[in-house]
Amino acid sequence: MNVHVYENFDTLSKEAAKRVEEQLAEKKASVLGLATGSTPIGLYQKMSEGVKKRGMSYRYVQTINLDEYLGLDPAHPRSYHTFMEEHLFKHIDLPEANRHLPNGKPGSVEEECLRYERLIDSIGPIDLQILGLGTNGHIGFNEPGTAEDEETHCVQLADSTREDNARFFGSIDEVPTHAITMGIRSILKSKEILLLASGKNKAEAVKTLLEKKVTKEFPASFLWNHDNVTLMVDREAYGLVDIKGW
Ligand SMILES: N[C@@H]1[C@@H](O)[C@H](O)[C@@H](COP(=O)(O)O)O[C@@H]1O
Repeated sequence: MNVHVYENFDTLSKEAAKRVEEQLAEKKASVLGLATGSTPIGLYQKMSEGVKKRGMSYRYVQTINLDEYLGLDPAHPRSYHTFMEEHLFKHIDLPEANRHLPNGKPGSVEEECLRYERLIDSIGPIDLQILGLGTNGHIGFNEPGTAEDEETHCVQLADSTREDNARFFGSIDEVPTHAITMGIRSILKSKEILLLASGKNKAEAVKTLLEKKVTKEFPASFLWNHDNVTLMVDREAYGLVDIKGW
């Protein structure tokens, strides 16, 4: 795992966008794996600026999102479909048919998970997967206790995750209890992974990750089993790491 530490959220976001744009320069029809949450919002702003100011194009790109809340219609204001539309899709020239997210209101959850994993395999492999980091070490919605060989599946969200995400809803009671998420194995199929972490509230999780102990109790630690991962952190998120140990 490469570790890059940046001054602040803005520089981290800029550098992440630079890597995305390099990827597109190498391959116009790249497959990007996308994440939600506050952390990638800066990256998505820079990607949007790239289209407006630097002539970048996502015309041939395909995107595959990590997860979606179960029970929320795509048009629901708090769905990840809406999040992606607001923060990225409406600002770039990515064709609608090329945007992929799990359906949060499927006829059958099991079939939806199978459909999504088949989609990842047929469009993929993902060239560049963007990940955020949950305070409990989750990636996507792979909560502590998840197995490394899980593909896309339905999960019950940890209480701490629902609390963390309550800020996007009115209250914790409105946060869905379940989600569909790409599994650890689905994520590790990607050719390259960028894990982003920003702010003091991620410092503990970053420290745990860099202890290099691979355990299902801290799902992000499975990233040590992939050979092309870059952790991009800002100073605050890196604040608890023992520099001498690195
Ligand atoms: N499902 C998402 C994750 O993909 C994200 O990485 C995590 C961290 O979010 P934030 O970036 O807001 O801290 O939260 C959510 O639970």
